[in-house]
Amino acid sequence: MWRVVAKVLLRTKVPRGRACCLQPVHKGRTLLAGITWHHAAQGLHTAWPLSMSPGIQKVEALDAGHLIRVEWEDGSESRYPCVWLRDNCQCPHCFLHSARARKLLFEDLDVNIVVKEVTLADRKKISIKWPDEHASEYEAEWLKKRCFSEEARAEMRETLFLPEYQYWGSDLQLPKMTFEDIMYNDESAYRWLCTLKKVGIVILTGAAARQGELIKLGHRIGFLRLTFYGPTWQVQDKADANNVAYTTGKLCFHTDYPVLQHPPGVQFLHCIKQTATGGETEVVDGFHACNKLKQQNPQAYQILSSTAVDYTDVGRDYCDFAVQCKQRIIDVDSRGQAVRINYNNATRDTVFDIPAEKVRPFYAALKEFNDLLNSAELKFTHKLKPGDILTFDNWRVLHGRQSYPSGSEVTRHLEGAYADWDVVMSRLRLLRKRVLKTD
Ligand SMILES: C[N+](C)(C)CCCC(=O)O
Ligand SMILES: O=C(O)CCC(=O)C(=O)O
Ligand SMILES: [Fe+2]
Ligand SMILES: [Zn+2]
Repeated sequence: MWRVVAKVLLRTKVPRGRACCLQPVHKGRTLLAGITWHHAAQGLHTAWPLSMSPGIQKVEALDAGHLIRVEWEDGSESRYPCVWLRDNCQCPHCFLHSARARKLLFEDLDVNIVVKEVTLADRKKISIKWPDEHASEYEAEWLKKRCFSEEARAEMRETLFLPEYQYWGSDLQLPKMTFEDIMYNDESAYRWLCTLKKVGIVILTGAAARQGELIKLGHRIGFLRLTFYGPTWQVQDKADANNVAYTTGKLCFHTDYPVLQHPPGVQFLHCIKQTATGGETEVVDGFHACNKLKQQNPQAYQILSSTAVDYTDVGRDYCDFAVQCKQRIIDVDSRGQAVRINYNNATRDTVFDIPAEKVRPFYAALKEFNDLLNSAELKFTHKLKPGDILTFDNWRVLHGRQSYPSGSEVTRHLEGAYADWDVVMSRLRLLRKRVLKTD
């Protein structure tokens, strides 16, 4: 049902003179062969669409007034700790609605609070009287979304963060969309960002073969991430290059900028000029490779996910810089799942702050990982054409480039830029709200 709504809405969003970028929704979907982007929106769809959220059948206090139990019309139930309810009182005294933020000070919260009285109004909201006579009201729909059950929390997590990955190898069907579509069509832009999050890579085609397109892309999402290499940066063979990327040499698989404490989450590479021979782009799904490494060689995985590697970058570009950082090559979450790869062999420091006896095992582990990245089963090769913009998850996807002949002329030119995942995910959520007309 929402697809129809989105289609109607999107026609109202396209500026005049851009009618050519309108494509039927089903056509757009086939562009991403095998990529079920709309699944990313599934977390929004509960059994109860917002307008039909179930009413409340019964409400009662349990656990000596420390807990509220809500029974829904469909027979299910939710339990809300009273300390959380008091903390989240939505009255203007406790909550600043213009900022959608809590005004209540933690100092003023009694963490042992119990309810004095709870009542149900019209099946649509509950009212609570607290021991100090403060009164709070909570709407059914608001409560339902914040249910503490495992399933409800998993659904909210899914909606907010789209944590599901689609892993790939050399069989990748590189998701492709046109630059114009994602620039002027909200549904396309939403689809682009969902796929970027889920698959980790999308190629945008049909941009102009000149500098400046990434600035426009930055405006589309919000803003770009400035680094020492400038707001955008030019990848081409340069005299006295301040980075190995600015030569004609081969770049082995790397993530950009592990020397920064918070490496850029998303990278854009816009091909402006492409050399006739060489210069092919290689990409690999780093999280997929990590899963394989963990299976294949748990000890190597353990070493790479625990050893702090020194990185260094010293030079001058946007301004002068002397950056140093320690990063684990594989950053993992509490469950041991890789969440960020920090690996650039070029900027790995000669200084290596670990005991001598740990050095050789570290190199052996890194060799295993590097071999996996380069395995025919995992790596995907693609030669960019002028007008292509490769957009990818720089925390997940490692990229490289084949060497190309050097000469007196510039035969190859890419413009690059970074964005932070916070900014990209923020735009994704806003587009979703607009496209699907949901909250
Ligand atoms: C492409 N460039 C020069 C902006 C950054 C390269 C990545 C790095 O040095 O980690
Ligand atoms: O030249 C390329 O294709 C990639 C360059 C690169 O990896 C970089 O600029 O960080
Ligand atoms: Fe790079
Ligand atoms: Zn209040």
